[in-house]
Amino acid sequence: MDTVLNSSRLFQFNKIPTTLIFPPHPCKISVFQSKRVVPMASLTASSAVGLSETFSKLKEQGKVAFIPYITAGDPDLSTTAEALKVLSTSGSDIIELGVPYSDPLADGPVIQAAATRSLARGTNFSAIISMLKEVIPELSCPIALFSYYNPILKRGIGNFMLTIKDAGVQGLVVPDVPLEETEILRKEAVKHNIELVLLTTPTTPRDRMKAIVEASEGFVYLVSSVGVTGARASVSNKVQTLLEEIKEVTEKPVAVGFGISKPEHVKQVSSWGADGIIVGSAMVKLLGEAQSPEEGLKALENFTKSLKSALS
Ligand SMILES: O=P(O)(O)OC[C@@H](O)[C@@H](O)c1c[nH]c2ccccc12
Repeated sequence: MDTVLNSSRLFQFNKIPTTLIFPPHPCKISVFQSKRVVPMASLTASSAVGLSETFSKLKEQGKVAFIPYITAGDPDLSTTAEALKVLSTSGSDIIELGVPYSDPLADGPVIQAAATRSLARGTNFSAIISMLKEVIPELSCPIALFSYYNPILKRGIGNFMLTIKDAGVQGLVVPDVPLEETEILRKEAVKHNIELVLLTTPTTPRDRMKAIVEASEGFVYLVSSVGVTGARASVSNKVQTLLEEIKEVTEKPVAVGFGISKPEHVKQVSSWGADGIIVGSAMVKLLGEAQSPEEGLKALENFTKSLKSALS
């Protein structure tokens, strides 16, 4: 499982443009937003702001985006709701929220275990959406939903986009769709004003990287290393070169993820010119291994603050 990104099973990640779908376009206010049953007064300024716009604002201030990832429903959905609030108030700029899936082929042991726990507790897509409808109006940063492709296809792509937009989600990351197959997904994302974030990896050939960068909305997700998600001892120096190569071909913001788990990593990757830093497994581990949800939330808060302060 350690080399998933290199295996034939995950060949999409290398040979075919990996598509991490996060956010598509900067915040054009859609008709769906006007339908949200949320009193305008309770909407914070940022909760309706998209991913690209978030990056533009941070850039004006010379700041790098901090983007934590957590899995929905681990240990339960009410803790996820609290965790989203904690992440938002502790300085997150965008939150990546994972929809648990039974065959998470790009995930390492920590996120796989979180998905398993979540599914075992009966977490399902409708319950995640209901939770998000309640919580998003209270957040000061946008949500990018992370989902494997199968759960999206199962619901119908248009219907899925409509549902997440209506809940207030701004972006989408889909790790297992080859670029060539993202056309419908991108069309529906644009239609519903969802920013679809695509991924490029260290083994993506240059031409393919260019095509991915071109098609990605919200930001470009640079996967720092080959393999599956999970904390690593250090971040490869190659990331610096990869960032330079991407920046030669685009002005879009680039966020780096995979293996980042310490303030030193965060500092190093931002000094290489990343516009955003994504931290997943280390966050998920804190919540999943805590003795109680309260302790998990406290640990999440302290960890977020320590990583965030490494960026300033
Ligand atoms: O867990 P890490 O190594 O910190 O990596 C970020 C990551 O968790 C998040 O973006 C993610 C979770 N599952 C994924 C699958 C593919 C790509 C990215 C992801």
